[in-house]
Amino acid sequence: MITRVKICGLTRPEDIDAAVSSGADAIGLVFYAPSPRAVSIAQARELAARVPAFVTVTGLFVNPERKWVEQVLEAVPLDLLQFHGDEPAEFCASFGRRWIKAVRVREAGQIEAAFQEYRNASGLLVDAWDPNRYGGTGQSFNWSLIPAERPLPLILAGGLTFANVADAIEQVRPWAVDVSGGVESGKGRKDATKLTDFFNEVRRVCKTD
Ligand SMILES: O=C(O)c1ccccc1NCC(=O)[C@H](O)[C@H](O)COP(=O)(O)O
Repeated sequence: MITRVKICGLTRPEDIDAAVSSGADAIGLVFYAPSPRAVSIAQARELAARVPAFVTVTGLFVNPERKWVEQVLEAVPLDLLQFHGDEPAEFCASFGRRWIKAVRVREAGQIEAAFQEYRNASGLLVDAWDPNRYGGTGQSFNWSLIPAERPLPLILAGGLTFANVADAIEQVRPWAVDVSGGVESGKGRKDATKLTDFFNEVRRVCKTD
């Protein structure tokens, strides 16, 4: 089985090029000001313009004002919205775009409940819970909390690196993996060697399936 790969938190044109040439299926731009990986609308336009056909440009938001999402959508050609806070399903669905919802996993039963609540999403992203941060924590979580029954495509995030992504794919069998800190040399600065190592691991484990 093929596992798709989303690289999140890109801020530099050269990192878009490196992610795309490594084989990224999707890239993520962070529209959440407190994040060290946040981009401005002007930056996002420049970054999105480098992304070729068949690579999904994802815009990530955390509990945004409706106006902010609309402003971004007017200016940046996003293919997919990613809501990473506590947004209700009706809000996520109200922009007329495809969207995914992130769940920060803390306890048993949470993912099953989210599959129900966000059933109209294009996927559910499961990430680590942290008391102080909404995402991009570099932490993994207890993958055994992920149910085998999945009504939506499951995207696994949280603390993935070249060293654990093969185990993650073998254990969880996600539709896609999402990585940010594990392919960085500094916040928002992706590292071409780490990207290559990460993709090599994904390909290696997918080939043996
Ligand atoms: O990346 C951020 O700074 C961020 C901030 C607030 C909410 C979400 C954020 N990132 C979301 C992502 O999609 C990350 O790829 C995901 O959380 C995994 O991050 P990491 O553990 O660093 O791989």
